[in-house]
Amino acid sequence: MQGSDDLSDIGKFGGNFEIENPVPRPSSNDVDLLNNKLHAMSLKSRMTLHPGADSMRIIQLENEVRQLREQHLNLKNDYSMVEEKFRKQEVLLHKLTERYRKELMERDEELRKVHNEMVDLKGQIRVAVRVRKYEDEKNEDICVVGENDIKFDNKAEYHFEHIFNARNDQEMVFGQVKELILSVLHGYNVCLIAYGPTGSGKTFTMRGENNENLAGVIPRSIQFLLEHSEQQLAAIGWKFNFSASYLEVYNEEVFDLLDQRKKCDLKLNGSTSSTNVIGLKKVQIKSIFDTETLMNLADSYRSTASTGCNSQSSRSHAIFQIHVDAIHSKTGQIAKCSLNLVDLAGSERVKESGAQGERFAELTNINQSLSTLKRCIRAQMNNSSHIPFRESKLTLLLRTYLGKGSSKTMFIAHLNPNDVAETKRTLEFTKELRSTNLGRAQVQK
Ligand SMILES: Nc1ncnc2c1ncn2[C@@H]1O[C@H](COP(=O)(O)OP(=O)(O)OP(=O)(O)O)[C@@H](O)[C@H]1O
Repeated sequence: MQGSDDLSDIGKFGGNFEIENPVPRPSSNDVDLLNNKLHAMSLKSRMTLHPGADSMRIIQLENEVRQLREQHLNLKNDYSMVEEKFRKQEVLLHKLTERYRKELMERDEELRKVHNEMVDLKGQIRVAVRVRKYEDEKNEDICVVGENDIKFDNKAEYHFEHIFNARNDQEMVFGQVKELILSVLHGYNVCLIAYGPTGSGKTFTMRGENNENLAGVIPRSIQFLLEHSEQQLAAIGWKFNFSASYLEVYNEEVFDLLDQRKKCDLKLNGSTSSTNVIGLKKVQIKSIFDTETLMNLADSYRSTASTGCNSQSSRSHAIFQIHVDAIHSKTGQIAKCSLNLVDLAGSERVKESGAQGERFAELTNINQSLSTLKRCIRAQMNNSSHIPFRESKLTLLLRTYLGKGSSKTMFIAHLNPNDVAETKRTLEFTKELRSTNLGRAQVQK
């Protein structure tokens, strides 16, 4: 039969074999059964060959499993105990942290009150004086510098909150102003103004040099604010954001020193009596290194020129502003205020300076704006109903800090005793400053 796999067909078709009773071919099931049987037999024979070794191994394994189970149970109990202890410690830590935070907040509140009362001086404009080194020692008789008083030409005496003599370095100057600067972290506007004749050291005090020892008030203030906010106030829930802007007033125009000296317009904000500088760039400050970059950038744009009195004289008024935005993470209390560090251009007599052309125009603008500043201060001193803030860009920008109740303001008058006439004029102006009362500053929100 074609296609059949029946083995009986082989003989019929010419094969050599005659198979009378052919063995039936086993099916695949039969093969599997056989294999299993063989495997069982082999196992049995092996068991019969090594009965002791396998039963020992089983007993040993059972013991090991029992021990592991006990260890597992013990570890589980230990873990529960440690977890319970950890939870209790965590609750205790939380309670202690809260108590510590509360104490810190109460202490901070008290310190703020004492500190602000101390630096408030009943709202008067504070005045400190920094005296440059004498080049001509004979002049020392004209201007005698004591601890808080200056005696001039053996006639007039002037009294100040603080006098920095020629031996006092940058660190000492900052040490005296930092208490006032701290108020900005408590929500007050603060303004520090360097005033004085050309070459008397205003830029040296405010900006200083790119050297740790000679760094001025601007870089030191930023470092102080960053460190104090992180080390003292973050622990009690305050979060701060600092940004900076830097502008100059040159020939009655305002320029952005952080934005390629872009010209900016001013807009008066009637409701808050403040002045907005339209489009002024604000740069976030996260570390002291950001400041150094900013200062160098601004230096490259600031208007300076060589004059008869100073080879690197600032021909503009520069205002560096640090804007502070603070929020308390628990109470939601907010504070929005600013620190203003002002480096005025130096006063100089046109006749003595010999200025001509461009220098003459600059000097005329500088002297006019400084004269408006003096008139505003005098008007405040006399409680006048009209203060001529609008008469110069400088006073428009500073009106918030020269106006009543909105800022803690300090002047650092600079003296160059080698210039007797200018020293006398500066000392006379400081007398007026000292008798000007701006009223107690208010916290800004
Ligand atoms: N206390 C000081 N110690 C060392 N150097 C000083 C001191 N004060 C000023 N100088 C140096 O005197 C020079 C003139 O100072 P600075 O430019 O600060 O004067 P200024 O008052 O800003 O002048 P201007 O109004 O013309 O810009 C600079 O070279 C400065 O480094």
